[in-house]
Amino acid sequence: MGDEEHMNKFAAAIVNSFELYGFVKVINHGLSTPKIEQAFAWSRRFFALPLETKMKSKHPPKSNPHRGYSYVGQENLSALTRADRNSPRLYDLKESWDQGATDDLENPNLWPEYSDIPGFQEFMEVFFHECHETEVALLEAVAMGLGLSRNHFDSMHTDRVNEFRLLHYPEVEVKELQSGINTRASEHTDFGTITLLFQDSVGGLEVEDQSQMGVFRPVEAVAPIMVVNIGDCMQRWTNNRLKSACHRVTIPPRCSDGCDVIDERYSIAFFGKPNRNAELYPHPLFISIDNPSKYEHTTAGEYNQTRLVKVY
Ligand SMILES: O=C(O)CCC(=O)C(=O)O
Ligand SMILES: [Fe+2]
Repeated sequence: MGDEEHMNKFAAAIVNSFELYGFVKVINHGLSTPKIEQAFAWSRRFFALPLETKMKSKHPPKSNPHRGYSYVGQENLSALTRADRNSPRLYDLKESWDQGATDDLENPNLWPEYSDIPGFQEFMEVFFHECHETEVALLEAVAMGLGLSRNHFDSMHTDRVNEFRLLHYPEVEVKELQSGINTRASEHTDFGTITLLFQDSVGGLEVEDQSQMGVFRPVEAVAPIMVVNIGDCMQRWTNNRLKSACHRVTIPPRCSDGCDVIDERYSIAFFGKPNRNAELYPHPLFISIDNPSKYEHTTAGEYNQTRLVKVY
């Protein structure tokens, strides 16, 4: 099969998977297995630091800049869906580290002190760039699969507004997650274009079935397999042809019948995001008399801010 034919098949397959399942599992994505293992090792080292050391690069109490260390319970993801449903808050038992591009002067990174974790910043800066390259390559496939020109999304992703997140879910008793008060990550959609996610072998990630809304299905894919899901901006550009699937992290399937304690869990998410000035209005290809635009004009920067202020 020629390169072009191969690429067309891949493009059609991933768009089909996004439509059916709301996410896709990707292998041979260009990020090497040793690199991903190193990223998990850095994550373990970072979260193993004493709390007071992590708190030296603490995420501000409000949403901006969305950078640095968030302690367990600081972020309220459940505000995204629960506020609309008048339900009480669900607490996410997770801690996280957020990072953006080094040259993003609007949102400077909050690095730990070098002597606390030497080499962390250097590794993370390089890995951020590598994930961005992978994101752009995947967006070319998504564009082709949708019938747009291959480089359609390129110019909207030049500023690398992406966010990179290390996540750690401490060991927890199953009954805590059954309490209705706590979870690992409340159901939510991601705000950006696409998200690249790596998870360890503990499991617990679930995505809403696109043909049975309200039904969540486990996504069993252990790194180096990459899970990719659609974000809200892509949903808007495609006027809902590709949906930003709701997902959450909860009790892993193998624990539902019997274990008392769920192991700690690590995951790494790279949120690919459009340039802040990118217009999110649906592309004409996805609008017709029978299918008018479901969205108003807004920019990616404004949209991101409306979501972020809810969770911090
Ligand atoms: O930890 C995971 O597997 C998912 C995390 C997630 O969905 C998020 O941070 O947006
Ligand atoms: Fe997410």
